[in-house]
Amino acid sequence: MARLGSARTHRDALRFWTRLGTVRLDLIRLGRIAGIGETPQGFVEVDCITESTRDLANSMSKSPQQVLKGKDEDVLFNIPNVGLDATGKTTVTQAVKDALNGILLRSPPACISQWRTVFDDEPTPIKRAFYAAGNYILASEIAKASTQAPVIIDRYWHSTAAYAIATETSGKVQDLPPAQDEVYQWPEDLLKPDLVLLLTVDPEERVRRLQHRGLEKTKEEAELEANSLFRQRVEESYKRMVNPVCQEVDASPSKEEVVKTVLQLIEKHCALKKQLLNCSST
Ligand SMILES: Nc1ncnc2c1ncn2[C@@H]1O[C@H](COP(=O)(O)OP(=O)(O)O)[C@@H](O)[C@H]1O
Ligand SMILES: Nc1ccn([C@@H]2O[C@H](COP(=O)(O)OP(=O)(O)O)[C@@H](O)[C@H]2O)c(=O)n1
Repeated sequence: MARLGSARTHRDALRFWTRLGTVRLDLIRLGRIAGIGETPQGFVEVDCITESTRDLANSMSKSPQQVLKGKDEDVLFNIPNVGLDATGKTTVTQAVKDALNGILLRSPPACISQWRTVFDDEPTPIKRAFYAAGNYILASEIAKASTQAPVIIDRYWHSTAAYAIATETSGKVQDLPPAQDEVYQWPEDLLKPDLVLLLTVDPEERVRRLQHRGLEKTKEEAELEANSLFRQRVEESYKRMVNPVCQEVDASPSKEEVVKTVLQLIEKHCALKKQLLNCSST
């Protein structure tokens, strides 16, 4: 098993921090930082985390796509929205959830979000591990929720990976790992989404929305604003993600129009999925 700090090369480090199959080890370390106790089994002693990590521990030896998949694949699906800050992810996620009578989840999941400010101030590798661990906890929440209704998600692994890649590299998009590099591949041990939507707006509109939103900026949001090369690296990393790819959505039009486009994409995706399922069952 890979361990914290075991990466030998820069590329190894990138792979390590973006894939992170070592979630249990990291949860324990993160638990220590957040001042949370450990159980005798070595899991962090917090109800939701303990439950989720136990589920994950049980399922990690099998394929996560089999273990964590919702029951009724005919109609149910999980769809994360990703993109730069203030592109409209939260707005679209909420509206799509309402339109589909679905369940809204977000990364990092609610049960660990109270430690976010603590980890945002930690060195980058620790901060990344927090978000990566959050994705694995979220996976088990998605698996449960997707037996009940469509699940719409505000950020997931693609976000963690895109920010990690952009932080661990410097310079222009040409300096990113090449398009086919495995850092852009979905981690094998994490529940896959059905459809990932990448919301994009031009930089000026994004700044307008950021100002309009008026929330206090995180360090990373400030970096995003100040450093256009960093912004380009994040967005390009999203575009290079594969298996599943991010389906790009122009989020510049009105909220109503963007939501309509997203719903059409979901409908198209579901029709395709049903067709495939029908084909494979005949
Ligand atoms: N399509 C849109 N047109 C105009 N303003 C928008 C649109 N979508 C979102 N906004 C506004 O932009 C700001 C950022 O949106 P938000 O959903 O919080 O973005 P994110 O979750 O991506 O950070 C909010 O003030 C929101 O009302
Ligand atoms: N799955 C996730 C979710 C968030 N993040 C981090 O969290 C930051 C943005 O989170 P946020 O939810 O406050 O952003 P908005 O979508 O509200 O703009 C990003 O800059 C990432 O550093 C992550 O790395 N992985």
